[in-house]
Amino acid sequence: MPEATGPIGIAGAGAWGTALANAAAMAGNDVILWMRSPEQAAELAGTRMNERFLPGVRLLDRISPTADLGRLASCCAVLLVTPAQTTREMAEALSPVLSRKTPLVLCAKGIERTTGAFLCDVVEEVRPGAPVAVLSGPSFAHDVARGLPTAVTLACRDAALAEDLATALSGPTLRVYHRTDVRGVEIGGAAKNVLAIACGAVAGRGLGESAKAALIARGFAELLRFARAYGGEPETLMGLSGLGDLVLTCSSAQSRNFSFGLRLGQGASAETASEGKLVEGAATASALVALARAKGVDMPIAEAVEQILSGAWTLDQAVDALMNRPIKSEH
Ligand SMILES: NC(=O)c1ccc[n+]([C@@H]2O[C@H](COP(=O)([O-])OP(=O)(O)OC[C@H]3O[C@@H](n4cnc5c(N)ncnc54)[C@H](O)[C@@H]3O)[C@@H](O)[C@H]2O)c1
Ligand SMILES: O=P(O)(O)OC[C@H](O)CO
Repeated sequence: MPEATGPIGIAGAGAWGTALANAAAMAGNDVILWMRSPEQAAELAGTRMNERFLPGVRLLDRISPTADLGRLASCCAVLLVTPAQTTREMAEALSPVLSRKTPLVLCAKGIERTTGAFLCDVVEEVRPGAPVAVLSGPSFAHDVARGLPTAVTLACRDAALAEDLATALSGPTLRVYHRTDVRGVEIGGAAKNVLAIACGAVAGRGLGESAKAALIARGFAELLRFARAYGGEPETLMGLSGLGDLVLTCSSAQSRNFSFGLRLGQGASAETASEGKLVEGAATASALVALARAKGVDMPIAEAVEQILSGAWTLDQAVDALMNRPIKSEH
């Protein structure tokens, strides 16, 4: 990395930002953890706990919480860990603070809803020519924060930088693989959230384990088709950031996307099913479906999620639609 001696910066102190701060500290880095609320920063500095977003986890000593964005200027790399739909405003806020050489590592999973832009493209628009990377893969914040073994993928077009960043963030319990296929990695993270909503709905409606397995397999087929159409490499999608994250998110109520779908399946409305939590798949579904349609990619499960969320279909109508499609060859 250009200034390898600086601390790692983390912008966003929600569940994932806090867990990554601990992981980066455990990997031997000093960490500056930025959050927008000065009150929260003071509380984290005093109690060393983030009770609102990651209860029960103690911040390691090498982490300095702050609400001063300017503190990130000294960092050798900054991880952006705020919700996907805030990527543009955060990149714009960080742009005057960071050197053009400082890599920004995107850790959110989604597609910009208002423009249909992939998050890396949003950042490249705001910081043309500055290095951008994506960190994604099967990882619940609580698992990472508790030091449970976890493996993720970091992608950057600059292969050497991808390796340096992966090495800097890897520690005793977090293993970071590296790739250059930025598009494939970001598509895996964004699309699996939409598919996980469908899986949760299947579980909530009591449609059985067989239906859930079918949905994961057919969801993966959609993911692969979409990634191919948008320049992602199939091997990437078969790895941690594609299949790995799809399986995790589709099989655990720890996932907010799965739980949101679960509550939809149990009869909650799209408005109440999030229970105030961040559900990235709900924010990304319409953009994903629009991008798929634009390239003629068949994504019936993602379409069904979008139709349910927009109120056009009930869950039963979605199941009927999926089960009564014309019979076709599997691949
Ligand atoms: N939680 C996980 O297990 C996990 C794992 C991998 C990836 N992710 C991804 O990380 C991203 C963040 O998820 P999270 O779990 O940390 O969410 P979270 O809801 O726990 O935290 C979001 C954080 O962003 C802050 N925030 C919200 N809007 C903001 C804005 N406009 N400007 C600045 N800060 C803002 C909030 O105050 C909060 O600190 C998501 O895209 C998610 O998909 C989460
Ligand atoms: O809680 P979710 O559904 O946002 O999933 C968290 C992570 O993306 C799992 O890898």
